[in-house]
Amino acid sequence: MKPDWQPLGRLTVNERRLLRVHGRSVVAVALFYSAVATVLWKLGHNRVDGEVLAWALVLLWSLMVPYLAMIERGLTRAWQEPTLSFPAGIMLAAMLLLTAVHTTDGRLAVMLLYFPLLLLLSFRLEPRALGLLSAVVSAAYGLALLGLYQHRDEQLELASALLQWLAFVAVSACFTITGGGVNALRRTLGRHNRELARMVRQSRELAIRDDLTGLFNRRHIVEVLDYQKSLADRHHYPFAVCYLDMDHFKAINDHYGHQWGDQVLRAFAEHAAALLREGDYLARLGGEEFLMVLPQSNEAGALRVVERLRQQWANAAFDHMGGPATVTLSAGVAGYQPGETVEALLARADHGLYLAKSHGRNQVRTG
Ligand SMILES: Nc1nc2c(ncn2[C@@H]2O[C@H](COP(=O)(O)OP(=O)(O)OP(=O)(O)O)[C@@H](O)[C@H]2O)c(=O)[nH]1
Repeated sequence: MKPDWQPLGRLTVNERRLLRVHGRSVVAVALFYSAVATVLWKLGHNRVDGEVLAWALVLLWSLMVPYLAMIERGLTRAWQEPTLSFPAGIMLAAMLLLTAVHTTDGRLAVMLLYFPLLLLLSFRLEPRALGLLSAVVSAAYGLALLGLYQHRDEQLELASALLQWLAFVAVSACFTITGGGVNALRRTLGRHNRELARMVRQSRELAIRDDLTGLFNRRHIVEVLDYQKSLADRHHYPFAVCYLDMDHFKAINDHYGHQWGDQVLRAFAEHAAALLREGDYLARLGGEEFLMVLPQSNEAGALRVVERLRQQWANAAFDHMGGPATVTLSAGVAGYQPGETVEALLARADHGLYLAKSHGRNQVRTG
């Protein structure tokens, strides 16, 4: 198993993917509108001049293409509303109105396209912005119908115009209220999911850490080892392990007290963590025993790193903390040999530690 935050991907939404889906949906509405407008014009229901319609479509797509490109490349991600839903909504609604005003039959059918657009935008727009968009479009549609009625260039009765407008406003209000609710629910769920992800991360962090030193614990380092072995077997790259053990820690504990011993263990954790490379792992197995995993290191490289750590630790002074002048450590290093089991690798490192201890301590040996 890969030792990372696998389950969190399912708790947190992929904002970039959502942004793309939204952008493509807006463009799909634009495409649908273009098709409807062209068909109405071909059938002769749309009284708009062919040239005007062509220019309107050119204008629409000269905005839609860069819009889609920006969304796909994530260029708007840092913006306050990265989907640009409000201007996109105004733009598409204006196109629908233009077509509807110039349509003899099926005006309401054209304006019906506005509702899926509204529902789509409700996923991104705050209820206030959604309400504003609906109010602007409803007012514009009302004015357009009034204009048509006053010009009397078609048989539009006042009652029928009023009814059309009221139907539009009523459906629009329903969609706006429902959409606002959906939006609020989406935001609440998003907030809860982020909180849940934070808590899972926090409890996982607690589960893989050693209380005293904050280093990884035994369980996690075993996961790391299994993962490193699988990577090494697949990609043929080296890694090494190292057992580290404080020398004569019992005597130190007995002499200076258990609490002082704890302080030394914490100091060692800080000391070693500062020396290790970013990808290296260090765990406290228990007591005064530690295990290090060094990815991308062969045995010789690991020996150098651990020898440097041993020397620096042996030179660290403790008398100012009311302890002995120095505390030394012994270490056993083993580089992974392709195909061997994790147990065999650890046994070799353990043997190295045994050799270091039995040859006088304060030294690093290979197994
Ligand atoms: N302060 C402190 N001491 C611990 C902790 N866990 C284990 N120890 C002590 O570490 C000591 C380990 O002693 P031993 O295993 O005999 O090893 P050692 O005295 O270091 O001797 P060598 O390893 O042979 O050099 C014991 O006295 C344990 O009580 C801990 O969390 N804090």
